[in-house]
Amino acid sequence: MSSVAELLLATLEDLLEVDLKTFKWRLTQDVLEGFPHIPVSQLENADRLDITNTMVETYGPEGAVKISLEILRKMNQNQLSDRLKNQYNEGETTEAAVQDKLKSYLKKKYGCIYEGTSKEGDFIYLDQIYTELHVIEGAWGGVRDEHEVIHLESRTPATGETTIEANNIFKPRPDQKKPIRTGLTLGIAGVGKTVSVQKFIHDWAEGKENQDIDFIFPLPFCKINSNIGEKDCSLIELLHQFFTVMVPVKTLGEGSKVLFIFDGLDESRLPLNFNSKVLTDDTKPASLDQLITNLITGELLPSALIWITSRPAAANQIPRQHIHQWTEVQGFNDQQKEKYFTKKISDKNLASRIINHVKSSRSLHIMCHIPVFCWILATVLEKLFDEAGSGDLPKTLTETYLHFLIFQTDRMRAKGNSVGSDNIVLKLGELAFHQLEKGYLIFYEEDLTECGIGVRKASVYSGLCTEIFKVEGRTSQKTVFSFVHLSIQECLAAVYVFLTFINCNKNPLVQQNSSFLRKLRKHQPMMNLLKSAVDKALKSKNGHLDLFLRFLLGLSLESNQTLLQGLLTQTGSSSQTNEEIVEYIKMKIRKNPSPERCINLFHCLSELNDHSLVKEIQTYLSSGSLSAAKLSPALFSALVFVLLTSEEELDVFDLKKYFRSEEGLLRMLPVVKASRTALLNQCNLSKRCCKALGTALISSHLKELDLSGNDLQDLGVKLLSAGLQSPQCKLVTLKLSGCQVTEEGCAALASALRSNPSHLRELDLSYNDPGDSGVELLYAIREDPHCKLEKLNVDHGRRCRLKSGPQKYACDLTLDPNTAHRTLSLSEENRKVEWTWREQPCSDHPERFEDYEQVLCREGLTGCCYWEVELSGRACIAVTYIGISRRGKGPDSRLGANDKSWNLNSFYDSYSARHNYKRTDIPVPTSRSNRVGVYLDWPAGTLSFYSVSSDTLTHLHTFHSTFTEPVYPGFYVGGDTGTVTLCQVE
Ligand SMILES: Nc1ncnc2c1ncn2[C@@H]1O[C@H](COP(=O)(O)OP(=O)(O)OP(=O)(O)O)[C@@H](O)[C@H]1O
Repeated sequence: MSSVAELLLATLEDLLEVDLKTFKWRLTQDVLEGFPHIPVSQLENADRLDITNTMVETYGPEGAVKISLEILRKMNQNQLSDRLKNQYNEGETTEAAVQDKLKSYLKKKYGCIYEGTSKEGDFIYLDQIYTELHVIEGAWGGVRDEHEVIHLESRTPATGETTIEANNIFKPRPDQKKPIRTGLTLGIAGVGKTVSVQKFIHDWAEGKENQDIDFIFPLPFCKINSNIGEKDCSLIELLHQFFTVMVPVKTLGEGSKVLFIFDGLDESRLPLNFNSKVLTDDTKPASLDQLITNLITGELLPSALIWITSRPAAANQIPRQHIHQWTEVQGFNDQQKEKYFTKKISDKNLASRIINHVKSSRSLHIMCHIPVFCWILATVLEKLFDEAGSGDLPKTLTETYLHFLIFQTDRMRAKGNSVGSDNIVLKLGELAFHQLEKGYLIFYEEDLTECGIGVRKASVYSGLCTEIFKVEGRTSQKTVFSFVHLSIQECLAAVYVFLTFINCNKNPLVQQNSSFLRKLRKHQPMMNLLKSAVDKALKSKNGHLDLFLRFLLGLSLESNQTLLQGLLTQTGSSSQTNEEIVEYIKMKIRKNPSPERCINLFHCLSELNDHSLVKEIQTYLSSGSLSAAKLSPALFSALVFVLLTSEEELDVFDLKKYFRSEEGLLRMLPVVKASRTALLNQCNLSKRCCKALGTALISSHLKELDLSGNDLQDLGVKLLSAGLQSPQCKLVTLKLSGCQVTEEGCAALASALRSNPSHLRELDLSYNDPGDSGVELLYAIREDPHCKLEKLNVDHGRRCRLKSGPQKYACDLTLDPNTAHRTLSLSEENRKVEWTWREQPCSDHPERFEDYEQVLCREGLTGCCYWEVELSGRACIAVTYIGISRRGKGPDSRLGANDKSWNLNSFYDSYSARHNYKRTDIPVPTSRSNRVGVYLDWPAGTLSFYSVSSDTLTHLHTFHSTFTEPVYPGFYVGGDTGTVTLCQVE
């Protein structure tokens, strides 16, 4: 079947030259209402093919046919006109024709973005403003399924994640084993999910991308919500309702490749019951919920592709087994932020001033990774830079949005609309709040009227609230409204709640008190309002009040209230209220709500400028409430965002206070980069993270990096050295103690220091196995006059340092005969002690244990140390401060019975641990062995005991303490058969 263009061309070819001239002339006139004429210049030298193309481009395929028919009618070319009409009607029902029509409909619909700012009803071409976004492919967190593991493997080691272009979401990848049917894209509010979807659709409709897909059906949740409660319909009827061009299609069947896009799951009001009745026929009526869930599960149209987007808090409405691919829109990276401002602001000079301003404020710069914030900020700064002496520029989320509201109300005022007495901000706020409470983002004329807003005036508010589309529901034709962006609705709702409370002493968040009760409780404290908002937001399942809460708390700060002057009759907060609400939020965090809710509460603390925020996050994470593996990339981004925008100094970043994992480190790299000292020691890191760390060394201000106690090996050190060798790396101290480094790693470090000799002053390579040649290489570098290296530590180098786990810290111990009780006999060069019946001939020594059968080692230990002992009979293994008493039968001189010593008691087939007389019984492991390993991490304050059998360590017990002086290993060796032997660990 011919395309529309072919039909038109065939018609024009049948016109005589003289008739063609008339046809052309008619095209330059107003032929049909609603269709523009074509300028004469465009048709001057046009041949038949040019005319065809120009008509299709100007009017679209359908319009071009309409115009042609009209002109032919006027020219009395009835035969040609009938033929075109018949052929067109025949062809209209073919799949190609329907696809053409769908494409031209979507091209028009998705080609523009509504920004409603500078001019009324301002639509901007998508291509004019669209800036590439950072989208990653990643896991959802929690238990990983087989599919996710595949993706994890494909992650680049540099960032731990794979970047993906939105247009490629459904394109097969080289490592992919199964086709991707259902994709879920997560992202925080305003990060660009809808715009990504829009770009995907537009590029398809323009014929640029994903042309293997035959039909795309965008069904945003906010739009299909309006069908809830209507009578059952089939999937095909639903499509006919939303896409009238689909009417000729009676079923989709299996023949064509179809993509359904469900944008904004967080806006869904459907119950989404995945156990609903199975539906396999697209012509069979069912409830809306059934249609959607069966599409997602693949019961209905199994070969259709499904793309869902959601804010993270609402994503768990879909069971994970139905999702084949997770992606996350992370917003703009640093270059993309600049690109956005350059594209958005036409005045290049102003754009670069704005970019410089954004770069000068850490929190603004970080927040600009969210596109909607960039847009609001660009609008606000454009205006403020324009006004001479504009005063302080906004720095926080609430401040920026309030400036935006003020800017919009000023615009309304300028148009002669009353903003004060008739208070439009309050009216719009009321509308925003009532709709948000119900979870509605789209509303009708009657909703506006209810809040005292006349529809006629709606265009006046086009910067804030806008009419967006007309056809709605299958039974009604209604005008539908929404706010320009959901975040603006959330901000206006908060302003309304706040103003109503301050000006009228009413709390819209709780059931209305009767006016009598209200009078009785005049002047309720602000704290009541804020508490009720926190409680209500925490109760929401999909987090629909999260951003609203942040705005409301932001408004409780006096500094932000000054921006609302003119709307407020008094200010409404005191520093006491702030302290109280901060404490209330912290109490809620400790009650351990879901990670999503919790991170929003951190955001709230940040909005309240709370200075203990970082500590609060550390306490929350180190309590083990949340492991790095359970936190989704989206939540990690949110956490990093909170940390980076916090008011607190991030000078020292200690990973142990958050997580001890590689996943944790890779996700928190932006925080590492923002710090001067990064303590990453003993965090279970491997060579996998070294490439990313090497890159971070070049692009950060890090001065000290401690990676001690991680099994990085030579390969890890080489990857790290790649960053170290760059002159941009300004690292002063590098600690790689106990990292399994050999001569090869030392050579890489030496070569890096030769390339970049002027910064590093301290290098700790103790507890590795550098060998003589490795040590020589590094000493030779230190002798180089250009090299600034002052402190080089290669102590305790041994082969056993290449082991993983605590055994790498093996140390040599010897018993001190001067401390041994008289019944203890030492042998094997003071490495063995046994109990004897007969007292040993020995001198009186002040350090000798007089009353308990105990002995100490000579070595006082600090740092990380590991030793093993072979026990038989009754014996205890302990560590003690040197000051333990040596006389008397009391607890002061008994190992484990006082606050100076910690011990593990081994008594035939039982174990117990004791410190300061507190006893913990320890279950005996199934593979009981007489060998016990002891690992002391003195700086971290841990002392661990293990049962050792054929090189395998089974954990018995760990003491947690704060050691304040060196500790000495010691033993109790009891009656009859007690023996302890210090073993060689290699
Ligand atoms: N890639 C982009 N290029 C330019 N501007 C963008 C881009 N992405 C988003 N924006 C701007 O940010 C605004 C918000 O983006 P969008 O609606 O896509 O966010 P969202 O993630 O869907 O948010 P929500 O979860 O709140 O619905 C857009 O209206 C647009 O002004």
